[in-house]
Amino acid sequence: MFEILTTDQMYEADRRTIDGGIAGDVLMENAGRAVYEEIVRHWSPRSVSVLCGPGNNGGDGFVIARLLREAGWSVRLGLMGDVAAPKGDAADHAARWEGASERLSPALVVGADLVVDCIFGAGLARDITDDIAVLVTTINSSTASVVSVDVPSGVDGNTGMIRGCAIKADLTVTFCRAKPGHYLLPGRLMCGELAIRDIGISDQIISEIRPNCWRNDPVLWRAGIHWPGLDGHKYHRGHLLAFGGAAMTGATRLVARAARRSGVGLLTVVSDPSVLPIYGADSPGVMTAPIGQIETLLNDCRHNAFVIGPGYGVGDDTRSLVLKLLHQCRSTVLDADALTSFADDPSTLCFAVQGPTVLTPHEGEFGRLFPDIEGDKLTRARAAAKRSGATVLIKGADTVIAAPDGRAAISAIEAPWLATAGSGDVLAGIICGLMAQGMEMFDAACMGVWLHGRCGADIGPGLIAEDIPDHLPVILRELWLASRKKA
Ligand SMILES: NC(=O)C1=CN([C@@H]2O[C@H](COP(=O)(O)OP(=O)(O)OC[C@H]3O[C@@H](n4cnc5c(N)ncnc54)[C@H](O)[C@@H]3O)[C@@H](O)[C@H]2O)[C@@H](O)CC1
Ligand SMILES: [K+]
Repeated sequence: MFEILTTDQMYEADRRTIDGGIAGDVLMENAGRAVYEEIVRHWSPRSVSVLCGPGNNGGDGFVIARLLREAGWSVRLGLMGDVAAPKGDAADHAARWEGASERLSPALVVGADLVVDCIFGAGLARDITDDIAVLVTTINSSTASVVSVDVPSGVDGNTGMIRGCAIKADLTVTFCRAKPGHYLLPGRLMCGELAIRDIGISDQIISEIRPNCWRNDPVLWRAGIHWPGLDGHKYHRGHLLAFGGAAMTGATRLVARAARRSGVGLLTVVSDPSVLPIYGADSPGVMTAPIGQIETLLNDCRHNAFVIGPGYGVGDDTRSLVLKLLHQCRSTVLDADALTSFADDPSTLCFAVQGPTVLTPHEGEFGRLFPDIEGDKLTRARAAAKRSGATVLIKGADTVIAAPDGRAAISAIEAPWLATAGSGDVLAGIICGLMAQGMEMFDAACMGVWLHGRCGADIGPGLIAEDIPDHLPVILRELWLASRKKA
């Protein structure tokens, strides 16, 4: 259930299921029944208005209205266009509706305790305007609870973008698998609670259409975790070099603590000699080395992972050092100033990426590096990963991680507490720590985002970045115990 399907993939899954012998009107009945079950699970009987659009999303509405009416609810049904408008499966279910049909209008919202939004689903093809826009505004300003079927009308299922305006739902019931727009902002903000319901499409069909986007969940990457064995040696767990800035030393201290908490064997902070004592005094387990020894450090292959950027400073020196590190083809995480240092010349950075590399920009940094890449976050992360050859992670409440081969994951953890200074530095440290332990770059980026999110959700209000690394053992233990149970 962690796959995320585009609307085209969903149509394809429907088509294959219908070809396999389940009729389209049965799928629609299943879809409508799933929404009905969610409604009666959430609300006791009350006055409900079911608002039906001209396509199959509206068809689902006829099923929902019928089932609610049979269960004794007081149901009004509004239809866009005339009663002869529904086609195909929707027409079949419209014919089974024995109640009255009204013209779709704001009058249907007056007096309703619950509104069921079946206006547009996957077929939203253009912006919502005119009368329907007025209806959307009326719904959003009413006190009625709102259930959206498949997606809140006005939300683009593929991108999460709002087309003109969109309904703000309390509950969205979608079918088979989630769509990108359920997790990408601003769509996610319109969905309310998300229920993903089976309507009879088999897992086999989903695997045949080869989805390459997932909700970021341990199922995706847990097999790639390198837990230490009984005979584990610290050098089996990597030796990470964290490059510390001369002015903002807090950033790399957070990076270092996070990387060490992620399980890395050894960690050395490399910096200007003037600030080495600051890094050294921070924690007794941290080693330090002056930047003047860089060649010697790089000649030692045991130094298998590098993280640079947080608090490092923007400029030519940073750029040269990043290029030198990338030339080693070892695991590398580039964040913050390491990215911004290439704002004038991003192609040099892309060209230099050879080994396993993760770029962790926030939106501003992404825009500086890839100013010509436009679209929703998923599309942009994928395009940047393809261009650079790196795994690209665009941070935010809807963090997207994309690999150069097109695989992508979207974070669905709700942890607004992570929006605080230093939180991104911690994330870079965790990801690099996992890569130093041998994890593949896309897996490490996904796992890092998940660990970071879980820490944020667990710690909650009052979180400061310093809390996150020290909470990692709690979450890692959960994963570790789960891995032992499986074995
Ligand atoms: N067999 C299937 O394909 C199934 C489909 N299901 C439902 O069918 C939905 C998709 O159905 P459709 O492809 O018919 O698409 P929709 O029902 O989402 O909408 C398509 C219709 O809306 C019109 N339209 C699009 N944007 C508009 C706008 N901004 N203003 C005015 N009119 C606009 C289109 O011209 C078309 O008539 C899914 O979201 C889901 O709810 C479910 O019943 C499960 C089975
Ligand atoms: K809808």
